[in-house]
Amino acid sequence: MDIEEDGSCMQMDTDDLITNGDISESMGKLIIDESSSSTFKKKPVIIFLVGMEGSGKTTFLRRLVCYTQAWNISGYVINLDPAVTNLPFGANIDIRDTVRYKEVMKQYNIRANSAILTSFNLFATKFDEVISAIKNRADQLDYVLVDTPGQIDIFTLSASGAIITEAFASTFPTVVTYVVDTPRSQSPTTFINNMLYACSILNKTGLPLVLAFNKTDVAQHQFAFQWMKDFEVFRAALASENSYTSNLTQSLSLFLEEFYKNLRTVGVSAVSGAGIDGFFQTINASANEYLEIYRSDLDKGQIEKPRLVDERCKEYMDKLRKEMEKTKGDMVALSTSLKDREGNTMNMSVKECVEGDDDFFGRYTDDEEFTDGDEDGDEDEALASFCT
Ligand SMILES: Nc1nc2c(ncn2[C@@H]2O[C@H](COP(=O)(O)OP(=O)(O)OP(=O)(O)O)[C@@H](O)[C@H]2O)c(=O)[nH]1
Repeated sequence: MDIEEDGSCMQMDTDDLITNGDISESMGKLIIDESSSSTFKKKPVIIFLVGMEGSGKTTFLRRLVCYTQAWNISGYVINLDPAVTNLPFGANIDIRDTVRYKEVMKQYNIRANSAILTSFNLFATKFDEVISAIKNRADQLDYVLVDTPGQIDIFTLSASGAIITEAFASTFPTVVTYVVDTPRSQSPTTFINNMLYACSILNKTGLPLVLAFNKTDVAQHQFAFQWMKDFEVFRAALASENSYTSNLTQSLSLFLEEFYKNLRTVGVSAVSGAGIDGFFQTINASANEYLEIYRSDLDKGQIEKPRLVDERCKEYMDKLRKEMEKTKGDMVALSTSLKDREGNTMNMSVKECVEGDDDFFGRYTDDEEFTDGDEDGDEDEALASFCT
């Protein structure tokens, strides 16, 4: 089935081009007014998975999906990575149903990373629809699991990443999980690079942060806990690395001591399933922290209400426009059709959040051919075998 002829949800269509004005309108919808505190929901808990490329975010998310299914916990899955070719779980909302980054690349003759960023920006302009879809189901959901782009900066440093994070954080308890590749982090320099990233995310979002040391089936994580607890142990490990940046790494570790003190950490294996119970306990504790600290500060006005502040929103819009101009994507657009996936983690109605004309549902496979939803059966089988 050819998506271009079919006219289905993922098609890039010049009739659907949106202008900056349209973006503003869409962004305007994201502005939560003074009465918004009444729209705040205590559940579901939003779990953002971020981390370096290859740290295992997608595999970990799949493990979490298996866990929620096994324990009858109601989860909802969102994929925000426009470039992922093969998603090993069914996403209820998938950015790829809204925008094809390869089309953006072709149409605007831009490189892959720019196209991914542009696609992400475009999706952010429609994020109010995602928030509404989840709000409508809030009573039935416990967790929303969000996979983010492999290129960590696209999510953590872009204006759209901030828009998406804040849209969630002003409506639901929200926790960021930074997934660490434990075997790789056995190198003190790689470890510190990860900690710096995690620290900057904490600094930027102000949200509770959980460090999930993944791949513990390959390397246990206790060394990392030791390094965070005792600088001398870290220094000894660094001495054996003999790196020309070791003085800097050493200073950075000292600098991070305060950050380590306020962190929640857990060791997990996305492959074996080890540590997942502990992970959810940590998430629940972090969600309570969100309610006790972040939310109450927000309500008391001690921290800036993200979308109550016109200026801040305007600043985002300007940044977003600049990014889109840079990537020549300021006039790109798409027909959105955020679709729930029937028969996946939730048996929800597709209709409510579909802005489209039919029940058509499709997927890009590895070879970029569009297929209909018939592979769901296979996916369920694969999921079942993975979950054992
Ligand atoms: N041994 C082991 N391998 C894992 C684990 N989690 C992920 N992997 C492997 O690590 C590789 C990367 O995993 P992904 O889930 O694709 O990582 P990602 O962070 O989503 O990757 P990007 O989307 O590129 O950022 C794959 O080969 C996985 O099979 C784990 O817990 N143990």
